[in-house]
Amino acid sequence: MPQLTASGHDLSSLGWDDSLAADLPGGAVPARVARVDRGAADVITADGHHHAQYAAPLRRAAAADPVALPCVGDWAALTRLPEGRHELQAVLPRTTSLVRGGVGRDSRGGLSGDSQGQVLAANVDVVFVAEPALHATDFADLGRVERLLALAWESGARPVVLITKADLVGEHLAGLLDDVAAAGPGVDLHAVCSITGEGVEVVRDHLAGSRTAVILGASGAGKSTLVNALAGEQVMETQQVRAGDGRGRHTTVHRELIPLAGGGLIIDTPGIRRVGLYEMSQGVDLVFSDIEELAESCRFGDCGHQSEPGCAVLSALESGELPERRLESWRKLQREAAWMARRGDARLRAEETRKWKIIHKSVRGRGRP
Ligand SMILES: Nc1nc2c(ncn2[C@@H]2O[C@H](COP(=O)(O)OP(=O)(O)OP(=O)(O)O)[C@@H](O)[C@H]2O)c(=O)[nH]1
Ligand SMILES: [Zn+2]
Repeated sequence: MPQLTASGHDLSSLGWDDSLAADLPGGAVPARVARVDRGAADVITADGHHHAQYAAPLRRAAAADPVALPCVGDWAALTRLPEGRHELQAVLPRTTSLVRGGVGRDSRGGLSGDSQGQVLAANVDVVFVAEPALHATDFADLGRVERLLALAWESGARPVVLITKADLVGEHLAGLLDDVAAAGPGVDLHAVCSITGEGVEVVRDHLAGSRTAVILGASGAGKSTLVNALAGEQVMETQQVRAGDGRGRHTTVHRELIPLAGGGLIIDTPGIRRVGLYEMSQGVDLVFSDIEELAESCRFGDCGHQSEPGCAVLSALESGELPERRLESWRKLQREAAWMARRGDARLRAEETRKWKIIHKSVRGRGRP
């Protein structure tokens, strides 16, 4: 655990909302989950920090549905046992949850989504998508920003893009910010340099009113360095400056909720190597609202934007208004989201097929002497 500047917190400074009180079982106090580790959690309550095991009802709920497991940012019901130990009885309903799909390999060895979702953080108000201006020798990866923005929108929290390490690109920064802004229409965008402190106060403004933010991004994006800059002290370990390719090495291994002395809370996360989409209702559409808007002007209501006459998307592509990269990225994420949506059905179908195979086999078996 990092050293915290205050040992006790009033509940509202931890992000507590009185409307949650109705879901709190009698005899329990509200506790915010700061970190989860092998079936136990570090929590923060009005009277300080505690380590808590999971009570039997919580373990049963989690066995039935892993999404019921406590995750960082959760509000949970904490009880103190007579012998002094603490237990979490239940997780209170989440106001927002950031969920990623797993990434597995399909039967042909290709990467595919996994229907097991993983809750990365709960009850966050803001999702910071941290993308370095320069990562090794590459400029900011717009595709990664779009992917993380889809997850961020889908969480119900407000997405904000942070271009970190802004000091590394010199006069290219302005052009880079234009490109990133076009990749996230309607999303606040800030350039930050955690070393000089430039832009850090603007980031802090998003946490005013005891809001909770989570920070997502690749390993080496500078997430922990920014968290330390916000905290005004070293609360997270960061990567040592090193020679070589400068790519990340995954210094942060736990997701962790950190209350900031100046107000607000931030969840640092380990670098994301590949993140799959989980079930999307609006996430992808919101990231590509510019294309969705164009599509409304297509001649045909069901235009596939492939070669149809009067396609507004293709003409924007031709005029250069819409970059080809972005159209491809939209198609890719849409395919992935559609695949995730069908995935549940596909599992059911697989069950059905298996059942019929068994029935056929037994029918055939009976027919033989
Ligand atoms: N030039 C420059 N370097 C930075 C800046 N912010 C962070 N760095 C450096 O980038 C490297 C990675 O920073 P971290 O904060 O450890 O990155 P991280 O995203 O937390 O990485 P993981 O914990 O592996 O996910 C460190 O060597 C930092 O010193 C910045 O604004 N400018
Ligand atoms: Zn079209």
